[in-house]
Amino acid sequence: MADIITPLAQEWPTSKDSYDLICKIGQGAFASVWKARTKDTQQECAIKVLNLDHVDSNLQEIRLEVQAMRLSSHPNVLQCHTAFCNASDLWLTVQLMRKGSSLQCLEGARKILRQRQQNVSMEEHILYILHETLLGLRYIHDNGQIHRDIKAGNILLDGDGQVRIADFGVSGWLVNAGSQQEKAKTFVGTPCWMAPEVMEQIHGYDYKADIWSLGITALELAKGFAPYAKYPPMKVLILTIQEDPPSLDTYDQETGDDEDDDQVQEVISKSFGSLVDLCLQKDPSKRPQSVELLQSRYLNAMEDENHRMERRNRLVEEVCNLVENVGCQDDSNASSSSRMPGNAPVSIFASNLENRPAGTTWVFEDGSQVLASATNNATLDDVMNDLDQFGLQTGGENYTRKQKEEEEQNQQQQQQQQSSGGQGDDELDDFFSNFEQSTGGENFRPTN
Ligand SMILES: Nc1ncnc2c1ncn2[C@@H]1O[C@H](COP(=O)(O)OP(=O)(O)OP(=O)(O)O)[C@@H](O)[C@H]1O
Repeated sequence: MADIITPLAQEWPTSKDSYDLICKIGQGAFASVWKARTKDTQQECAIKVLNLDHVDSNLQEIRLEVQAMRLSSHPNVLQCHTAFCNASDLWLTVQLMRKGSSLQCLEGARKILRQRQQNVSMEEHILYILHETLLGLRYIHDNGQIHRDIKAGNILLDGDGQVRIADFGVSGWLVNAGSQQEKAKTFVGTPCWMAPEVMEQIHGYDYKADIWSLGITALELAKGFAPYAKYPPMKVLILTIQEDPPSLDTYDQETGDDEDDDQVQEVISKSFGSLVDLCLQKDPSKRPQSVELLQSRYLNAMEDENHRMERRNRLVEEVCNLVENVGCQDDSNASSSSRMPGNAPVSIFASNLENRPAGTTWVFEDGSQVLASATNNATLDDVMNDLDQFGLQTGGENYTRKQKEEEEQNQQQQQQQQSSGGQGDDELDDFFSNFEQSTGGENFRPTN
């Protein structure tokens, strides 16, 4: 067992035996999250357990980053208390956010309000959450960093309405996992929130990628799931790169039906749609910076401290107080059957499938497949059928039938472009072909 950081003034233990793990409160693709308490001082915290097989940074790099995370201090960025290794796992001790993720909390409140037959718009609450997230993002960007994994699952709420961005730094340890490790070559990431320039990997990307992800997160909070969440990851990549940016309208087009059961039916203002559109511009240079968004007409009212506090209190009363604290609910995440982290790899088991938000990443027990979840309540069979269907439809090429038709039309344009020296589609083809190879186990069906 190795301590990987030097303790600072506030001591947090760096051995697993010093913590009581109370219950499991979350499961990501590469980690499980536990509500915990220190044995000696009874201080509550959350512990994120990452399997080191999925970590592509050496411990020295992680040590430095964790130290930076501990030193970084902003009211809207989750504080990391300490980190240490336990067998093949990396344990990160972080602040416990009692209402869990913003998505989880809003969806919980919506469910309760529906049961009470109350129709309350969540728009103002979402705006407050976005405002606080932008304050955290401004801090991260001002320090020359990119978060890389902004999504509602990583925006956490506390019972007093505090909003904090989680996983700052962590995604960077996982992001290159495919490049060195044979078993991790199926890594895909979380495509629904990824900016087109991150997917294309042609010209690189910068902090504006987080602004795109924030726009997707705004839609996710408003509608209950990210746009394209119901599609397999390769289709999400193609749609994000080739189509106009997603918007509130995308949801109606996806379902072809305004009365989709999974979809939140709330009136959302045009201004909200405009804010989303600002973030979801395909050209990153046109996207505003976090500071510009904070000054936008729609959000700048919260620059006034009194107004901001008023919004925060309303979030507490109308949302946070409705839902139970994490670890108290009678859900299967918190069940006693949740396996305590030990030496075995952390991975997603069939029993965890229904608890993953739509559009997030799946890792199967053999480590061989990663794909986006189809719906909030997908079963293992649903997910596997989805994968099979996708394979059948695409025949290894990753194009759907509709896109095949579009492709035929595009081919004509391409021929014209090629005769005039155009290179754009060739680059895209190269990208897809590289992507298929690097995601071998998932979308790439070798022909021989
Ligand atoms: N500090 C915390 N306090 C309370 N709940 C937390 C905390 N950290 C994580 N969670 C809960 O655990 C869930 C899973 O977190 P985790 O960061 O492992 O995965 P993720 O980011 O949602 O998914 P992915 O692995 O696909 O990126 C979160 O969505 C949230 O509900």
